Amino acid sequence: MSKSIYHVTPGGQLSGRLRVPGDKSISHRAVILGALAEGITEVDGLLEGADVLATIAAFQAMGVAMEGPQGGHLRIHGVGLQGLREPLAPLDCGNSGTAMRLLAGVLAGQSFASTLVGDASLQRRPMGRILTPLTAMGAQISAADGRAPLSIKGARLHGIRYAMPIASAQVKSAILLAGLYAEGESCVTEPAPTRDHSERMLAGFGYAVRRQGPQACLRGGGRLQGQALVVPADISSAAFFLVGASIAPGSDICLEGVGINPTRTGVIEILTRMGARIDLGNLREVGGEPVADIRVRSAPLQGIRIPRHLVPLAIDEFPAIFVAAACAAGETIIEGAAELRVKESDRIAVMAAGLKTLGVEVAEDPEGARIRGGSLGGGSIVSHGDHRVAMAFAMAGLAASQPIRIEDCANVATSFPDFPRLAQEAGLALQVLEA
Ligand SMILES: O=C(O)C1=C[C@@H](OP(=O)(O)O)[C@@H](O)[C@H](O)C1
Ligand SMILES: C=C(OP(=O)(O)O)C(=O)O
Repeated sequence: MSKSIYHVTPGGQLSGRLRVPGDKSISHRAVILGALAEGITEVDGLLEGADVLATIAAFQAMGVAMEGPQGGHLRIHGVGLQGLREPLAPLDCGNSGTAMRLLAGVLAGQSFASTLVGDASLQRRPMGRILTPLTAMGAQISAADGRAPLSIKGARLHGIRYAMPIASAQVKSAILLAGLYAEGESCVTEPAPTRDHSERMLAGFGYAVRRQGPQACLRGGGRLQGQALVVPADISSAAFFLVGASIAPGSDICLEGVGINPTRTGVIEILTRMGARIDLGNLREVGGEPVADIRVRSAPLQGIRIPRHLVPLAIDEFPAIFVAAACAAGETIIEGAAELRVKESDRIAVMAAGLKTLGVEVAEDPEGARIRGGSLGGGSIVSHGDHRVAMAFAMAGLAASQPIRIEDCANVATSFPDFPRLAQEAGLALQVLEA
């Protein structure tokens, strides 16, 4: 893959109406449940990012026919829960933690063996968190040092009651997907609310999920019925524009059809507490998920202590939130966010280093950071191949006094392939250079 570089000329403002691409979490789940359902599933608004394409390719390699994706449309010929075929080669999850952890849940219940591989970043990420519950359900999975590649020997699974030690929607989803194949009931309890797209979509495919407070349960042996579903725009992609418009004076932008599932709106709450001017309009429901048009106008931001309960509800938005904090008056304190260290990069270390390059005072903590807002200079940022780090620093250019150069941006295509074009159209002076 070529290593693209972003060059952002300082200044400018964001304006206009735009639609960011489909939600990545919901797109993965649509592909997975569509493949395992009986009959046809038609998906519209699908994210055609590399992460979701990896999930699509994995199911195609297991004999699921699909037409598309094209223009956000994918037609899936579901094979039913028992219809997958043994793949002839390892399944490549690329850069995607969601693909690997959710696929592991599905593969744990198959009658064949399989291997999941990923890129250098994914091979560093912890997989013990899914190995423990899936093994307890009866699967045999080997992984050196709890990391990919994962060799999975599918088995007859039995239900489990599992209290997750960390708040992770990927772990919860892996258990629920394995639970489709398990004898008896599988129940997962989460220590704090995490995104609930799996539970919602399973219900949409006609599968009974019992939800009681922090617990979600299902019984194996049911059936999924193919659906037509529409994927809302991804609030995690919208977040870069929420921050960019907030920090660039004179901005006024409307993001259309964004998913505002309450398990995902932490970024709106955090930015609003910082003083951002964010208005939700045209509230409606799309594909079992609440959706709104979001208008953002620039506003002076103040530093805050981010409440811990909002961390899992904004987990992927922290790179953008670091940039908002760097532009806010006073100090922003992030706590209880150790999970940021095991994403595509160590997002605490990488954001702290990048902000320091721009002249911002940042103190790293093991589970967070303290950021003293001030003026942003320019400089050369190392993104460590992390898509969200790259996009966050691109938006920082709106408030910087000097150009910002961001290395290694090709992975933006994992979640937001159209980011450079949409950002340019909205007013960001971004150039993409090929290394
Ligand atoms: O379930 C999902 O789709 C996701 C869950 C989150 O990960 P964790 O479950 O590791 O918190 C998030 O960071 C990731 O981008 C997508
Ligand atoms: C953490 C992320 O994704 P994943 O875990 O699927 O790699 C992300 O998109 O920010």
